[in-house]
Amino acid sequence: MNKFRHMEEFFRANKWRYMLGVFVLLFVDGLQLVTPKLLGHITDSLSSHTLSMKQIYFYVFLIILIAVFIAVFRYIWRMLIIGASRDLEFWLRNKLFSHLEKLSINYFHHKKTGDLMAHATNDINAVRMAFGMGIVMATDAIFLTISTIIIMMISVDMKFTLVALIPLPFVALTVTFFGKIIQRKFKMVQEAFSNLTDKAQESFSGIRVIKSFVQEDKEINNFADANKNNLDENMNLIKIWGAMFPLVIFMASLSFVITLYYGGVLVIDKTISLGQFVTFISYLGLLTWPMMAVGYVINVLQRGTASILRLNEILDTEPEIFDDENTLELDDCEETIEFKDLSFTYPEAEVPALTDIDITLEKGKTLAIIGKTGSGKTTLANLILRLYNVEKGKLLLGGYDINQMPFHLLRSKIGYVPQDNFLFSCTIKENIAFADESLPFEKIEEAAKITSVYDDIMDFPQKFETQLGERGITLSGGQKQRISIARAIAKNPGIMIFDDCLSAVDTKTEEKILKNLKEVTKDRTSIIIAHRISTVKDADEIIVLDEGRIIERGNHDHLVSINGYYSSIYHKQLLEEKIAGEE
Ligand SMILES: Nc1ncnc2c1ncn2[C@@H]1O[C@H](COP(=O)(O)OP(=O)(O)OP(=O)(O)O)[C@@H](O)[C@H]1O
Repeated sequence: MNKFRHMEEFFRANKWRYMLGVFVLLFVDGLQLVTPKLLGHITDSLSSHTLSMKQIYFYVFLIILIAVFIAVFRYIWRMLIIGASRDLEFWLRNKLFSHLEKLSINYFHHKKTGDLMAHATNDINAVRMAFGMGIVMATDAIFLTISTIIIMMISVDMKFTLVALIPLPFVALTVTFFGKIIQRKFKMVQEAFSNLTDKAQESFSGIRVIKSFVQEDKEINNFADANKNNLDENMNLIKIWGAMFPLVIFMASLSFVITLYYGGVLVIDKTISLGQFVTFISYLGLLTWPMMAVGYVINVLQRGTASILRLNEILDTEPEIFDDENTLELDDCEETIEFKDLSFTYPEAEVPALTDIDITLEKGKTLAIIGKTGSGKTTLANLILRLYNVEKGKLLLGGYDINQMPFHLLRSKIGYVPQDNFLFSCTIKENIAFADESLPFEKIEEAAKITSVYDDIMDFPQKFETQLGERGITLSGGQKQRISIARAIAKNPGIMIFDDCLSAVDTKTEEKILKNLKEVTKDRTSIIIAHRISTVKDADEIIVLDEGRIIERGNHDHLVSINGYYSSIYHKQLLEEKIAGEE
């Protein structure tokens, strides 16, 4: 399969830029070959005393002109080739991010965020290097090496050239050899550094836990160890670099020693002129870089190829859940939900998370789900959101199989309040209006009032413009939950799912929010997942889940009367409230 399949679009759009860049680069390389020839000519004319002042001025002017041309055209190829490689990096990073955003939730359970970040930085950098400096070095290595050697052979002496160049292949071999080690060490430096930043980041985010367990010293020592490791890896890298450069320069200078000796003899013998000798030395100087480039380019291209293969693996991953030819052409549907004898096992899990679930939820009705932790409550919500695929015909929305429901319709119908109440690092206003940036401000305020968080927001100096997240304010757990509910309400969906979203507010605030929510959910189909009886007691139907099965169902009064699990926690919570009241 074509390795570059995911980048074809970029290369097609930028092929002229690359071609022109290589053409200009070749032109610069060609210009570089002129000066040594001129120097030889000048030397010969000087030694035969045939050079007039006028000619000296002319040569000086010509050499300066060539140097100016080289400088200008070097700038141009850099802008074309290196500029294109930076654009490739930008384009590829966007492509990777938008691809990852579309992948199914299951993919992210298998991948560590750190690995994905590494792909987004290291691999994309390696591809940029290959299609930037890699192209430049390959062009120079091929063109400059071959053309310089041919010119040296033709314009000076073939045998002299072959003898003087003996050390240069060793330059290329040394750079290749050291390049491999450098790459390995460089990877270790990167790992050590990312370990160091991970340690610092974790330590700062967990600062409360660290302080409450009085573990500052342990953290300081751990960090010092990671920092030492980072230093050691950097030292290792420096040692290799430090050894490579003098060695390469030494080998290259051997060529000059041979030239001086062998060329000197040839000049004394008058086999070559002094001018040819000067030309030869200048060409030799030109050859050192392409010889090093041969060594570098192999490494850069190898790394680039390995990175392309790793990126291809991600870019080839298809979302597990997507609209296909079986997707219905629907613009709307009734807000009813039906589970028909549904069982569900998570991919790669051994036991089912849900078994034989039968529920019919009419439009506008409220279903409450209660049960021990791990009993499958969130799983039920995940399936309605179609974060996972279910068996055909087992879960219906508005009478349609959820597998055939267009994504935009499904997700636009549902307002979801997740258990973790994740909020983004932007303003409160932007968080509430997450589903629709153009939402009028009154609607945002209304949503905040319904969830009783309006007064809290108005107490912040910046009110709705208050920045949340790392660079902003830290909200209490209850404030977060209420903003998260406001975000779902502001979306104005037909179906609402609240996943244990009132656990962090006190019973009084809960009562207030529930009263307001009753108004909101009046005409909407709602699912409330909770641990507290006070949250679920007014629902039209309550189901009790245990190990993925429905063990009790009915309304509050019925469930209390049957003296099962529901009734036991009801009485337990009543007692708790009574004790709390007496205190
Ligand atoms: N992505 C997953 N892959 C495999 N197993 C999972 C996954 N998510 C949840 N589970 C398992 O499925 C079961 C049900 O989990 P679920 O999150 O639905 O429980 P819950 O009732 O919502 O719990 P809680 O009240 O603690 O939120 C648990 O045993 C859990 O370990």
